[in-house]
Amino acid sequence: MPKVLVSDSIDQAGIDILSQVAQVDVKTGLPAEELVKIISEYDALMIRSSTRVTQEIIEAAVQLKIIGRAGVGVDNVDVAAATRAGIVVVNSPEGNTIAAAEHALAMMLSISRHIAEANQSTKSGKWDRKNFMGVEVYKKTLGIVGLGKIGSHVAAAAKAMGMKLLAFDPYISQERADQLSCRLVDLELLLQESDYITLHMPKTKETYHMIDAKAFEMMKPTARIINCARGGIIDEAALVEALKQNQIAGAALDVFENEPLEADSGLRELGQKIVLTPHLGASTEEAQVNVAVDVAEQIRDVLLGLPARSAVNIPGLYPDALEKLKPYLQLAETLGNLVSQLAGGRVDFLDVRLQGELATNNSQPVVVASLKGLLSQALRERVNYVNASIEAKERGIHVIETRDAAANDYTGSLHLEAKGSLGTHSVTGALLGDREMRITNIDGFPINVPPTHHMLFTLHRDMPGIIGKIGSLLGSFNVNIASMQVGRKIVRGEAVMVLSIDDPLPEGLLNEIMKVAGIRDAYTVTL
Ligand SMILES: NC(=O)C1=CN([C@@H]2O[C@H](COP(=O)(O)OP(=O)(O)OC[C@H]3O[C@@H](n4cnc5c(N)ncnc54)[C@H](O)[C@@H]3O)[C@@H](O)[C@H]2O)C=CC1
Ligand SMILES: O=C(O)CCC(=O)C(=O)O
Repeated sequence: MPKVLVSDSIDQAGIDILSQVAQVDVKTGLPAEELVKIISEYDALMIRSSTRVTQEIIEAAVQLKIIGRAGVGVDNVDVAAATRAGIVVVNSPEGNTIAAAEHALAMMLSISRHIAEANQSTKSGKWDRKNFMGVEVYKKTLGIVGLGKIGSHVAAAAKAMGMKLLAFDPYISQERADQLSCRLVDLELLLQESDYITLHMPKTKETYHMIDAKAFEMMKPTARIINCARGGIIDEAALVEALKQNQIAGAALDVFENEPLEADSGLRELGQKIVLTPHLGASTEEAQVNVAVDVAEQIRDVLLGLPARSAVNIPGLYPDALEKLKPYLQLAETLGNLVSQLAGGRVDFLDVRLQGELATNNSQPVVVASLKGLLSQALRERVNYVNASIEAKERGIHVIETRDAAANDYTGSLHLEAKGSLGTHSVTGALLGDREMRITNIDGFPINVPPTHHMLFTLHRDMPGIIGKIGSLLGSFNVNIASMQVGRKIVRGEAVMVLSIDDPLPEGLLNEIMKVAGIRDAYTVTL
């Protein structure tokens, strides 16, 4: 039975799903050194935001197939290292959208009406009605940075509260902004005109310290900023200064550059000007069930050999799409493996031509499968759907993808051409009756053979007697021929012979075949 480690607190609904297919160990709060020690036993790791999955942990995780992040942000996972190691990383892109959006709105209202401080004061026995004068959000301008899932929900709710909306998101269309009644502006204008600024983008190289001292200088002295996205997007030292100098009026933060927030952080010293919560954006009962179920289902599926629907490092495929594509994935892997053996040496270019129905469907996984097949000779079981593209890139293989929907010899067919250190070879394959694989062309010669475990290909002059000679030679080495086919373009020109053989060629036999008069080349292939 596979083993799953759950290293952050996850809703029981997720544990129940995992327990159907795996032994589940829940060990929260493990120090990194401890996690490095035990991770080699596990097939899957399920986390929230507390566990940092570093390169060191990934290198120790020799059995790991999947890391499931029960939430959106995967910045606590070294996704590049996981990809290189062939580990799928999945998340729950929508499970906590509403929770995070509602938390941002709650923070906005809280900082406007001093809810947190007033609560503390009242509970301490006071009845202070003078010190907590607030401001309304009605008719104020809200600047939303990052108009994705959470930003959009914030926009809809803020509009209902009578706010005017500005948005900055370099990757969103004008049409989408219009739908959400947001005026799409540049960041500078948003910072200058907003009464409230709420951040809803990922933490990336581009967004790190995007809100720095210069940004605070541009804001109104009455502006309030809310960060329920990621720590590090705001330069915390600059924020402390901006609040101390009354450059802005307030801030509400759920996320911090270092979590847990340091006990002596200057952010804790700003009284009513700031509201702090300990990364609670996703902490609702509903969201925690959503993300736990979403991610546990994906871990279960991957452990059962099925694809994950929200993988962040491989193209996701829904089961119905996969059902249709699966035979093509097998075909692509087989053809990739075949063309790499024909090419014999280093491959520099792989031309992947998707034809017929393959050209119109979501066939990116077919390209990945071709690369997996191509690299399987060099990397064996180390190459998989997760790392095939990155391994190809790191080996300097240029992949050229072309699509020809008009090609109509078969419903769908795949043509691979590999150019490498020893020349160029091509193979084409298709499916017969939707499932049975056929090799339909080798190096431009039309054939029609099913791929088999052991095969022999020859390029020869089309002349009488040559087939008999090869047959006798194989017979004299006790190699049984299961099937044989010849493909040629013109009579007595060049031809290819494709033989399916029951056993691998014995040592030395390929050299003997090469000596037969009329044989130009010969290749033995194991698929
Ligand atoms: N506090 C919490 O507990 C939670 C925090 N989050 C965080 O909220 C953030 C947003 O999540 P979603 O809305 O689900 O993601 P999303 O992917 O739907 O939206 C992110 C948006 O940010 C935009 N964006 C990317 N780079 C940008 C840039 N340089 N400037 C402006 N916009 C940029 C993207 O175009 C996209 O529209 C993520 O960082 C996520 O990790 C999510 C859930 C809970
Ligand atoms: O797991 C959590 O509570 C944090 C959620 C979060 O930050 C996210 O989903 O990006």
